[in-house]
Amino acid sequence: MEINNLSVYYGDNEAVKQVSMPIKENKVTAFIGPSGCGKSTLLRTINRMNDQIDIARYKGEIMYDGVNLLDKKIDVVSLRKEIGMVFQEPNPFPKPIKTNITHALKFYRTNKKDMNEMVETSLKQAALWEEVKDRLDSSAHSLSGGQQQRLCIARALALKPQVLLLDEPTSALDPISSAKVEDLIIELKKYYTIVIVTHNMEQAARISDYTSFMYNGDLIEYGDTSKIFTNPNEQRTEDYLRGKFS
Ligand SMILES: Nc1ncnc2c1ncn2[C@@H]1O[C@H](COP(=O)(O)OP(=O)(O)OP(=O)(O)O)[C@@H](O)[C@H]1O
Repeated sequence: MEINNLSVYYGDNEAVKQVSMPIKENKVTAFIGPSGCGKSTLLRTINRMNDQIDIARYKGEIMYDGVNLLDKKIDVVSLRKEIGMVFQEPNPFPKPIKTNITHALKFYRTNKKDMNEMVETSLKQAALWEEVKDRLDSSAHSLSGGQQQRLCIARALALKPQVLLLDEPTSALDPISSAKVEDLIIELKKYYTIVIVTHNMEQAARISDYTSFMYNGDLIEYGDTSKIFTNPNEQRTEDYLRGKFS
């Protein structure tokens, strides 16, 4: 995926300013930067979540498999199947664990046998199967926060996406649950391209291959995570990583 000269506006506010960067296949790319710098806006633009906001508009392009995802003719429902998203707060449906997976599949599949298989496969991929296999009919809300977040990841994986967008997926979780989700992300990148917004610098350093540092809507620096964290090109990146501002 290539983001080319992308600007995103909310009314007159240019929240993302002419950003260009690649999103590399089967790698984890982290968006970091202080609050309000445009990380979530950039992430949400990739699967057109910002279409739901009346005052949001875009300029530039996001090329994916030769198609501009910002083209008005794109079917956003199909796009979101290809490019799934998981949010900060775990948000499973108030339904049984199993239904959380099958609900989305109903829109795309007809075969019920396949559905049971997909429930198991998705929950296994999300490293949740062993914990829930005997209680698939229990409410998703009976799960812990960390389990709920892994269920949301399983729900997104059930649609067989190619790309997974994660918006601060561990910020509402305790350290043990966060560690499980981090391990899961490292495992999932074998099969998926992952983009994560995180405020947690240690997390970005641990799990991402590439890092984008944003400040005030600008992409200040993009590169290998190891380079960004040890020897960034830009003073602002270094100052941010050293905690000189937040
Ligand atoms: N729905 C919206 N309507 C209007 N302005 C918005 C909306 N969402 C975000 N913005 C503005 O866009 C800018 C970037 O916000 P965004 O949420 O993308 O930043 P962020 O880096 O993800 O912040 P945080 O780390 O606090 O989540 C901010 O000035 C914010 O006020």
